[in-house]
Parts: sequence; structure tokens; C-alpha cells
Amino acid sequence: MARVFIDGEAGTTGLQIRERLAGRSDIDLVRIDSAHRKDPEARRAAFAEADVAILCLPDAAAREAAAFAADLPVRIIDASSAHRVAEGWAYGFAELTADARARIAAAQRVSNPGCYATGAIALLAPLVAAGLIAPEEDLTINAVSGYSGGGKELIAEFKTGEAPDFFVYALGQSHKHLPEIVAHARLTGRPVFAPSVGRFAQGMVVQVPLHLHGRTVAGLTDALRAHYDAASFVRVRGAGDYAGRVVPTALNGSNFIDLSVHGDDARGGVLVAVLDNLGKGASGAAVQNLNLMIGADEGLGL
Ligand SMILES: NC(=O)C1=CN([C@@H]2O[C@H](COP(=O)(O)OP(=O)(O)OC[C@H]3O[C@@H](n4cnc5c(N)ncnc54)[C@H](OP(=O)(O)O)[C@@H]3O)[C@@H](O)[C@H]2O)C=CC1
Ligand SMILES: CC(=O)N[C@@H](CCC(=O)OP(=O)(O)O)C(=O)O
Repeated sequence: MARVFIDGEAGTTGLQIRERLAGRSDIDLVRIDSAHRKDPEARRAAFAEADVAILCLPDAAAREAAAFAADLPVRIIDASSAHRVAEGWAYGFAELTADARARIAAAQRVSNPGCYATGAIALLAPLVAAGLIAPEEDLTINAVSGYSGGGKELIAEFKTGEAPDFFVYALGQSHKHLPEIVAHARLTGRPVFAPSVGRFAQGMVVQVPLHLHGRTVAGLTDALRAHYDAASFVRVRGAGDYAGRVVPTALNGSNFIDLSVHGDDARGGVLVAVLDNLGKGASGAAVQNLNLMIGADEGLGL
């Protein structure tokens, strides 16, 4: 039986992790009274009791939590962006490399990827590794997310009707997912990133438009297929599966991410990832990592 503490269990990501763990006989949830959820003493006691703590907190609180736990045996999965390129933390993307699963399973500290970063890295890393994208290539990433990606505050803005139906944001090129995209896709250049949010609760499309310069849609698709051949939750689709429309909500509620390459060999292409920002982009990935860490079936509860 693994004792698991979800720090921030009342938040968007925390609640979804709790739902995915509900009914598991191999997991015993360590909980603190919600009135004390931000009390450092109560949280420290929970860390001391748990085998694994999942941090579903803003970055500053996640850093504080990691410091509380520094001298405790508890293992940590951090859903925030505080430790995604930090020394000593395994990057929690099980399908990314041949040894990722084993590294996560053995790790004391695991950092869950960001939602946009999951899509971008899933597309770019295998193509860089295969030599089809040069590490220094000029890349752009466009993405749209459901509003739950912005946590409780953004959800409230959409629920009150205060938010517009669609907006593009973070155009100043300091989005918090860029460092992990560069590091884990093994780029030497920095992509230009333009994320956006629409009036739908969850779901996401990440696009990388590419001038093909001799590369082909089939060649890029085959390279992705070869990389994710044995992947549990990453699927490579053909452009024809989409009938001309890619829908961000298509995988809501699941832990899958679907990758595809669209375009025309003579005119240009677009790499596309579809995922649930709260599934493979957050809570689903956290549960997948937890399963690996405690030796459970990787897909249990997903
Ligand atoms: N939403 C998403 O799609 C994704 C989110 N993430 C990341 O996961 C983390 C959590 O995000 P999300 O669930 O969306 O955020 P929310 O704002 O929905 O939830 C955060 C929770 O943390 C609690 N909290 C804040 N400060 C503290 C503290 N000092 N001690 C204990 N609890 C605290 C909040 O309490 P209160 O209830 O009082 O507000 C809230 O319940 C973030 O780092 C986010 O970037 C990662 C991938 C995707
Ligand atoms: C729509 C929206 O606001 N999205 C968030 C990212 C959500 C996410 O992935 O958070 P982490 O970085 O903690 O993983 C943003 O752009 O900051």
C-alpha cells in the first residue's frame, strides 16, 4: 500500500488526480483538513507520513514544499513548473526516451511536464533525435488551451463571463514552458511561442508549422511512428484521420496524446499534437508517473 499526499488537492490539478486515484486499493491518501491546507506544520506532517507527495501548487509553494521534504524519505512528483529543468529531478514524460520509464520509476524527485510543453516536446524531440529537425532550426509553436489550463483564477474569469471567448497571450516570449521545451527537445535555438485560450474548459492543440525544405509529411510521420512504436499513451495518427479539422477537446478525459503531420510536401507542413491539458498535460501524467514509481501497472486509473 502506497501512502500518497496531494498537496493542493483542492485545486484544478489536485482534484483531478484525486478523482483518478479514487477507489484504488493500492493507495492510501494522506489528507489534511482543508482549513489547514496552507499551514506549513500540517503539510510537513503529511509529507512525513507519505511515501509519495504530489505537488499541485503554484511554483513558489512547490519550491517551499520541496524544501520541507528535503530531509524526509518522501518521494515527490511536482506538477508545477518549478523543477522541470532542475538538477536532480527526473522529467516525468515516460514515452520520451527509451530509458525515461526506468528513470521515473527509480527517481526520488519527478517533475511533471507542462501541458503545452508535453505537446511541443512530444513532436520535436523524436524529430531532433532522428536528424529531421536541426537543434538550431528556427521554429514557431502555436497553441490553444482550454481555460482550465489557467487554474482556479482563469476558470473563475470564464465562469463569470468576464473573459473574452478567445485570446492570445504570453507574446513577450517569456512563457514558463519555453525553458523545458528547449531543454527536453534538445534544441539550441529558442522557438517563438504563441499560446491562446478559448471558451472551452479543457483540451489543447499544439502546432509547429514547418517549411519542409525537402522533408516530407510521410517521412516525418514515419519518424514519429518509429519513436512511439511501443508507447503507452502517445499515438501517431495520419492527417486523413482528421477530415480537415483538428479539435482540441477530442481527447478530453483521457491520458492520450495524438500526434500527426499535415501539409503538402511542396508547400509546407504542420506538426500537430492534441491532448487534454488536465490529462496527459497534468493529472493523467502525474498518475502515470506515480504508477511507475510505486510499481503499479502504468495505466492504472487512466
Ligand atoms: N491546470 C492545468 O492545466 C495545469 C496546471 N499545472 C500546474 O499545476 C499546479 C497547480 O495548478 P492548478 O491546479 O491549475 O492551480 P489551481 O489554482 O487550480 O490550484 C492550486 C491549489 O494550490 C493551493 N495553494 C496555493 N498556495 C498554497 C500553499 N502555499 N500551500 C498549500 N496550498 C496552496 C490553492 O489553494 P486555494 O484553494 O486557496 O486557492 C489551490 O487549491 C501549478 O503549478 C500549475 O502551473 C500543470 C499542468 C497543467
Ligand atoms: C491557459 C493557461 O494559462 N495555461 C498556463 C499553463 C498551464 C500549465 O501547463 O501549467 P504548468 O506550467 O504549471 O504546467 C499558462 O500559460 O501559464
